[in-house]
Parts: sequence; structure tokens; C-alpha cells
Amino acid sequence: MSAGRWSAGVIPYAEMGYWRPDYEPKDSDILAAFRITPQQGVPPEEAGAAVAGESSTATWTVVWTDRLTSYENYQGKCYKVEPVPGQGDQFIAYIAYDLDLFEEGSIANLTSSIIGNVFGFKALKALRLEDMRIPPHYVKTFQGPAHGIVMEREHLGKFGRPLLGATVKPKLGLSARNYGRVVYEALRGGLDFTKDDENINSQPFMRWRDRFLYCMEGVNRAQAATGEVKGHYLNVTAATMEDMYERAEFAKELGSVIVMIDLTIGYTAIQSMAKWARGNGVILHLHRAGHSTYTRQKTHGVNFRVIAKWMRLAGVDHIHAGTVVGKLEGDPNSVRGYYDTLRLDRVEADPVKGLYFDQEWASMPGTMPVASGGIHAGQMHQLLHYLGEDSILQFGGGTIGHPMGIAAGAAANRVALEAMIKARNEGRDYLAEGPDILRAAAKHSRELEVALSTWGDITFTYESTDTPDAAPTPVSV
Ligand SMILES: O=C(COP(=O)(O)O)[C@H](O)[C@H](O)COP(=O)(O)O
Ligand SMILES: [Mg+2]
Repeated sequence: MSAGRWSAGVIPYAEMGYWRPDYEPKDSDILAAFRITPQQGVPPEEAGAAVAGESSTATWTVVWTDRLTSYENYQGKCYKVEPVPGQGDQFIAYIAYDLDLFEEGSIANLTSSIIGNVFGFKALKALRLEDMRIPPHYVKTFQGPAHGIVMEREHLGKFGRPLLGATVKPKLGLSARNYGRVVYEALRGGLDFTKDDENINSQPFMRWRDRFLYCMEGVNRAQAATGEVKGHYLNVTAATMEDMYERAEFAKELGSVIVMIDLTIGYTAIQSMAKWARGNGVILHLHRAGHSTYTRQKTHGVNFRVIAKWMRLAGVDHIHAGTVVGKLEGDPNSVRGYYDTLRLDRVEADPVKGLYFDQEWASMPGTMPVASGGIHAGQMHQLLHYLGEDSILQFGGGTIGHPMGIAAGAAANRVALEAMIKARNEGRDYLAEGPDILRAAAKHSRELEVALSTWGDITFTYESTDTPDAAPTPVSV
């Protein structure tokens, strides 16, 4: 027998009003799609209502103080629960949240609600936030990318092709002077950017100030040698905001066009750095260090497409978003969905790409997706095909591991890219003809020839752990 909303004791969340199958979401509502796996015996509607409740106003019992609020407005409303085809115990629960529940322009506030308590619910075996619809009303309260794709290209004077980069390797242990040499060699060889790795901050073997000085020497020399604008992502990740500002200020003083932060610094620090980057005319690169701890498993955590959305709002200019073909997780359909989310002004819901909602960005500039992790020149046709022109292709091992040296590794990547862009611009089917296009270009580039013979056969063909439910059989690349 129903206890009714106002009885004392444990009341089902559905009865408390968090299950509202009749609710029509408003244009201004924030929407979320959660993959729920309820415990045996928990009805999916109750599980969805519990998530809606606990991520908005509720606790496990009705509290009399509810009567002091217009609680019906503030309640999260689970308005639809759909079974996941072929996965008996999984459901997608759709929840609408009124705009009034959130502080303007704060990812910290948004996430404390949406992912604050609910992932530990005993009544659920697992929970995953698959997607969110951020209405323009809320989008407009965020700064967004400090510069965005269009402005970055204008700043750098680089158009019509993906940008090229490399992560300095080995990740740890080089002295500042040797580190700066790698930067110089890679940039003079033809790359646009080099970068610090996620875990390079200010260790005893190389303090940050020394690294910044030698890297900028490398950048300046390479600019003089090539006549192109070059950059090195100086990682300003540090223990405190004060340290990060100090490092970023020094990078700016040295004339760096770009600084870098890691996702591990947290949402508020990211927003602060985005504000700093806009205010100081420095591009902001974000490495998504740590994301796989909660983005990779299909039934629990937060899908990367949601992190991508939050980071575009938070205001980063670059974000690592997967390679499809490289060494790290990235199903092609999902990755396409992330890239669309970061770059387009209007993204349509598309179950094949794992996109649950239409997303309107209301002219917020795009964030440049970065492809990095186990990629090499022999994959250039696939990279261009899967990732498109507005992207950054980063080859760490695939530059610094070149048998003829770092500059040769960089040259191989630049020649391969330009050959592929030329073929695309001539209207050729560059994906199918890719290997021939590369072989032809290698006839006049010994660097590319050696890159292809060293890495040409290297592929990372493993099954993805995360694919959209509606996607056709995973594509093998
Ligand atoms: O160091 C590298 C790549 O080195 P290499 O080019 O030598 O493989 C980056 O940290 C990863 O790409 C991050 O992964 P993601 O981009 O997926 O976040
Ligand atoms: Mg790395």
C-alpha cells in the first residue's frame, strides 16, 4: 500500500515525486541520460527516481522542511526509463533538472549535483552518466574556450590542415638542456608544437623554471630557422593555484603562445586557468590525465563525451579526445561523437555516435580536439579521415623514436600530412589510396620512407571496452 508522500519513514523516491513519466522537459532544463544497473528486485523506475532525487533535492525520507520550498520546481524529474537492448539488467534513465538548481558558470556546482552522491547508491549495482544536454540558457553563463579554434588558427597563422605536435619522451628524467634540444629538433623538423607530458611538473631532475627557459630557447630558435610560429605546451600543473599562476606568468613573459594543465587539477582550477588564458592572450591546452579511471567502463562512471562538454564550457582551447587508431581506448563512433561535441556549434542527437541529446552551443567557440597516443606517420590517411582538419595530431614516440633522429621524425610526419592534404584537396579517395599516397611521397622523403619501414605495420587492434549501444559492429582499424 502506498504510504503517500508525507508519511514518515522510508518512502520510495518514485512516490516522493521523482518519477514523472508525464513530464515534458522545458527548453531551459538541464537533461541527463544515466545508464543504470539496479540491484535485483529494484524496479528501474524507482532506481531512476532515486538518481533524480539524490542528484537534486532528496534524501532517503521526506523531510518536513520540503513544505517550506516550492519543491516541485526543485525536484529532479526522471521522465523516461528505457531498457538497453540486449542488456537485460541495464536501463537508460532520462532526468530533467530545473535551471534554478545550478549556480551560473560553475562546473564545480553542476557536478556536485549531477555526480555528487548518486554513484554510491546501494540500490544500484552500477551507474554511468552517458550524456547531458546543456541548454543555451546555461551555456551562456560560462566563459567557454579562452580563444577557440578560429582564433587559435589566426594567432598561429596556420590554416587548412591539422596541426602537428609531439610529447617529449622519455616522460621523466631528462635535464632541462637536453629537454630543450628535443623541443628544438622536433619543431625545426616540421612540427607546430611540442609538449610536456602529463607528469612533468617540477621534479628534482628538472625544475620548472629551467625547463621553461630551455624550451623557449628551442621554440625561438626553431621559429627563426623555419619562419613559422611554434609553441611548446609548458605544463603549469602544480600543487596550488598560486604556483600555477606564477608558472603561467613566467611562460607568458618568455613569449610562449601556449600553456598546459592536467585534468587532475580539478574543475575550479581549470576554470581559473581558462580565465587567466583569456585575460593574457595565451592558448590553453588540457591533458585529460586520469580520465580513464572513470570514463572507460561501459556500466559505471562518466562517459568522456560529458567531460568534453564540461571542458568546452570550462574554457579550454585544446583537449585530448582520442585517436581511434592509436594505443589508447577509443571506439571510432564514440570518438566521432566527442569530436563533434567539441567542435560543432549545433550537435544533433545520434545514437550511433553515442549522442543522446541535441546540443546547442549558442556560438560558443570550439575546443580543438587533440589526438595523441601511439600514432605514427603511416596512419595519416586514417587520422585525417576519422579526425578531420580541425585537430592536433601528436606523435611522441612517432617522432622521437625515428631512427634518423628527432628532426627526421618530425619531417616524416609533416611530409605525410601535407601529401594527404594535397590528395584530399585534389578530390582523391585518400582513405582507400592512403598507403599509395604515402609510398609516393616517401620517394622524395627519406625521412618518411624510414618512418614507414619502421612503423608502417604497427597497429593496436584491441576490442573497445566502450561502444555506443546503437553502433553497428565495432569497426576494426
Ligand atoms: O604521452 C602521451 C602520448 O605519447 P606517444 O605519442 O608517445 O604515444 C599522452 O599522454 C597520451 O596520448 C594521452 O592520452 P590521451 O590523448 O588518450 O588522453
Ligand atoms: Mg603522456
